Amino acid sequence: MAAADMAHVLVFPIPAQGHLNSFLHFSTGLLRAGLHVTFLHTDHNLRRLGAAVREAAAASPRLRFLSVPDGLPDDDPRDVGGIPQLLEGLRTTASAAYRDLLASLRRAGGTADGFPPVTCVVADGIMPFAWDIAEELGVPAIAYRTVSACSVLAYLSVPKLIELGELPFPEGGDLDEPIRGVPGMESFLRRRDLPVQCRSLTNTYQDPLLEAVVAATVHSRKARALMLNTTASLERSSLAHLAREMRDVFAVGPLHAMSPAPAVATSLWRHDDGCLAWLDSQAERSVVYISLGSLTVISHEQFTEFLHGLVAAGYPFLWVLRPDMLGASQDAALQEAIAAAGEGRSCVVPWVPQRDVLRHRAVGCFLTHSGWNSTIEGVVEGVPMVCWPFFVDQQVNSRFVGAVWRNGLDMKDVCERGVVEGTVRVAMESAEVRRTARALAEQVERDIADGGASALEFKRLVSFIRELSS
Ligand SMILES: O=c1ccn([C@@H]2O[C@H](COP(=O)(O)OP(=O)(O)O[C@H]3OC[C@@H](O)[C@H](O)[C@H]3O)[C@@H](O)[C@H]2O)c(=O)[nH]1
Repeated sequence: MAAADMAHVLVFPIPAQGHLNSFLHFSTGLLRAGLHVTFLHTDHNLRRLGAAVREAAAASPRLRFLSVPDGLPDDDPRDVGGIPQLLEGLRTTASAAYRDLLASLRRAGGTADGFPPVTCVVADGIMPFAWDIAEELGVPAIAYRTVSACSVLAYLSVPKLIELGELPFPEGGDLDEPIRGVPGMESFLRRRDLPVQCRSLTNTYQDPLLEAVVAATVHSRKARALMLNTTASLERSSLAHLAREMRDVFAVGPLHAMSPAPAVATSLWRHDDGCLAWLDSQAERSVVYISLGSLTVISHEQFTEFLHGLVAAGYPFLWVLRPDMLGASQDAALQEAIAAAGEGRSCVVPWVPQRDVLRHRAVGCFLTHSGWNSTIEGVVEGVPMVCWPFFVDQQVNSRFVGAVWRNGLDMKDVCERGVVEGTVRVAMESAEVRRTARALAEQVERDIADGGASALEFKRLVSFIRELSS
C-alpha cells in the first residue's frame, strides 16, 4: 500500500446534529481522496443511529465508526438546556476514554480490523481537549469549526470587546447600537448581532456556554490549523482576519454540496417520508418551509404568533416541529397548525430530509433559525431566507444574510404575527431577493467545482493532512 494511502484521520465531532452532518460530509471528502477515516461518535449516538451507521461503514472499507461515553445518563434528553453538562461530560468522561482509544489507534496493529494507525486528528473546534490530547500523544491535530467564519471571528473578538468596554452592554442599553472591535464588521454589526449569550454578560457573570466557546476559539490559535465549512466568496474578509490569527486556515465548504454524505447516516430523527410527496402536489415556489434546526425550542405563544403570521401570509407551509420543541403543548399545537391552515395547505412533521426539501421546486422561501448548516444549505439551493436566530452563532449568521449577502431578511428578536406575515411575503414575492439568492448560489457552485476556491482549498487540506501524516 503506497505511503499516501496510509494517511488515516480520526474525526471527532460534538455529538449534536449540525456538527455530525458537516463532519460526515468532510469524512466523505477524505474517503474520496483515498484516505482512511475513523469517525468517533458517542456511545449514545452510535446506539441511536444504529443500522444507518452500519450501512455507511459497509459502503466504504476505509471508513469505520467507533465511540466513547459522553458522561451523561442514558435517559438524559441531551437537549439545548443540557449543553453545558454535555460539554462538561465530554471534557471529563469522553476525554479519558478518547485518550486511551487514540493511544491504541496510533500504534501499528492497534486494532484487529487491519486499519492502519491513526496519523492525524480533526476534532470539533469547541473541544480543545481533543487537539491537546492528540498532540500529547504525538498525533497532529486540526480544529474544525462547523460554524461560519464571521461567527468565529466574533467569538475571537470577545476579549477585545471587553477591553474596549463594548462588553458588557450597559444595563438597558440599545441593542441597535453599533459594535466596534470585530474586524471587518464595524459598518453593520450591532449589539443584537453578537451571540445572544453576550446579552447576559455583566462584570460579575459570564454565560458558561459563551465562556467555553470563547476559550475554545482563543485556544484554536494553538491547533495546527483551523478548518471551516465555508467559502471565500461568502466570507473573504472574516477568513482574511482569521488567517492572521491562526497557524493556517482552510475554507473548504460548503461540504454538503462538494462531498454529500447520505443524510440518514447522521440523522438523529427519522425523516418523514410523506413531506416530499406533499411538496410534489404544490405549485412552483409556492410553499414556505419552516425549520428551526435540531436544538431550538419555542414557547406556545411564539408558536401561535408564527402560525397566525404564516396563515395570514396566505401560502401553504411545510413546518418541522421536532418532538421536543414545544414541550407539553406539542400535540395541541400540531392540531392547531393543521386546522388553522385549512385542508391540504399545511404539512407539519417532526423531521424532514432538509436538503431534498430545499432543493424542491415547490419551496419558495425558508424560515430558518440561521444555524450554519441550514444557512449554507439554503445558500447552495438559492432559496430566499427569513431568519429567526435562537442562540450561539445564529445571531451573527442572520445579520450576514440580511445586511451583507442580502439573500434573505433578518427577523431576529421579533416574533409578532404581523411581522411574520409581512416578512414572509417579501421573501416569497421580492424579485430582488430571489435574484440575489440565485446569484449567490451560482457563485458558490463555481467555488466547489473543479478549480474553484473551495475545491482547491480542500485539495490543499488533504495535502496538508498527508504531510502531517508522513
Ligand atoms: O427536519 C430537519 C431539520 C434539520 N435537518 C438538518 O439538521 C442540520 C441542522 O444544523 P444547523 O446548523 O442548521 O442547526 P443546529 O441548530 O442543529 O446546529 C447547531 O450546530 C451548528 C451551528 O451552526 C448551529 O448554530 C447550532 O445550533 C442541517 O444539516 C439540516 O439539514 C434535517 O435534516 N431535517
